Amino acid sequence: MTVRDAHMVYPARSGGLFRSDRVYALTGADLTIAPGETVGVVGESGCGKSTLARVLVGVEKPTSGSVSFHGQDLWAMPAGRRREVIGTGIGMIFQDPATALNRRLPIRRVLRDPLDVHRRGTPARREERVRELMSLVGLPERLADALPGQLSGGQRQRVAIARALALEPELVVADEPTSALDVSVRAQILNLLLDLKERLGLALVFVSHDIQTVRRMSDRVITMYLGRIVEESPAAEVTGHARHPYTRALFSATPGLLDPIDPIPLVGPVPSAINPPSGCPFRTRCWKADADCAASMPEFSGEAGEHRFRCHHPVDGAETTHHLVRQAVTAQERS
Ligand SMILES: Nc1ncnc2c1ncn2[C@@H]1O[C@H](COP(=O)(O)OP(=O)(O)OP(=O)(O)O)[C@@H](O)[C@H]1O
Repeated sequence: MTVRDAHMVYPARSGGLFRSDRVYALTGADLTIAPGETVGVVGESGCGKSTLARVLVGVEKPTSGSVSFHGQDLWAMPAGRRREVIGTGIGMIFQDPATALNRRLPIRRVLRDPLDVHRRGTPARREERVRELMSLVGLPERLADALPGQLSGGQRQRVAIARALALEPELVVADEPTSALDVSVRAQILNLLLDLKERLGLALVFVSHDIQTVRRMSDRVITMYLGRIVEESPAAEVTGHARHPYTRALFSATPGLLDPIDPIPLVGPVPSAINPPSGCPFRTRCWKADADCAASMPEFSGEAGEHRFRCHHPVDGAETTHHLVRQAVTAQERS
C-alpha cells in the first residue's frame, strides 16, 4: 500500500468563520506500508490521523495525490473494481464498535455480510467461515444469534475485528480500536490484534493516542502534526532517539517512558487546521523555531523506510530530554 503526496481539504464545518473556509486535514502525506508490517500513527487530536486512516482504506478519496494497492491506483480504476480491491484486500476497525455494527443484525449476519456481498463460496461454506471467524477472535459460537446490543464492549470489538478479517485482507487499519472500551479489556483486544497479525501475516496500521501502546504494537511509528507526517522512525528509536522536536515532546509527556522529569513544555494547543502556520506548522509551539521555520517546511531528511524527519533544527542525538526541557523553558522565558 502506497500513499503519494496525498492532500485532504474539507469545507469547514458550520462554525467556521467564513463559508469559504477550508480545513487542511492532510497535507502531502507520503507513506508506504510493507506486507506484514505494523505502522503506528501518533499525534495530538486533530492532527489528521483518522483522515489518513480513511484515505488508506479507500473510504475517502484524497483531494489530490494517489493511493495504490499492489501498484494499482485505487482512484484511477472503475468504481466496481475499486470496491472489490478494497473490500477484499483491506479491513478497517473503528473506534467504537457500538456504532460500527448494525444494531438490528445478529452477529452471524454481521459476519456473513461481507462474504455475501463478495460472493465468497457456497452458502454452506459461508456459514462455516462465520464459525471460523468467531473462533479466531475468541467468541463462543452460542453468541452467533445475539444482537450487538447484547454483547459487552470487548465482545463487540471482537465481532468488528472478525468482520474486518472476513475476506482475509492483507492490510488492516485500526483507528483507536480500544479507546471506547473499558480499561480492563483494552489489553485483551490489543493482544488479540497482535496475535492475529502474527498468525495471519497481516500488515497493520494502528492509530492511537496511547503512545505506549503504539510503541509496543508497532515496527515503525509515524508522527503527524497538523495534517503532515513530520517523522517516521523504527519503534525502538522513537522514545529516546526521535529527532523531531514534536515527537520528543509527545513522548516526554507520557509518564514512565523517559527519565522521570517534567514533560517538554509546548506553547498552547494545536493551531486550527483552517489556517495553519506558514512554513513548518509546528514552529508556533516549538522552542527551536527561527526565521527558517517560518519561511519553509524542509523536505524529509532521508528516504522512505529510513528513520527520517522534516525539521530545520532536529534534536541532536546527544540531547537528553532534560536538556530539551531546559531549552524550551529558557526559550519561553525569553519570549
Ligand atoms: N469531514 C470533515 N469535515 C470537515 N473537517 C474535518 C472532517 N474530518 C476531519 N476534519 C478536520 O480535519 C482535521 C483532522 O481531523 P482528524 O479527525 O483526521 O484528526 P485526528 O488526529 O484523527 O484527531 P482525533 O485524535 O481527535 O481523532 C481536524 O481539524 C478535523 O476537525
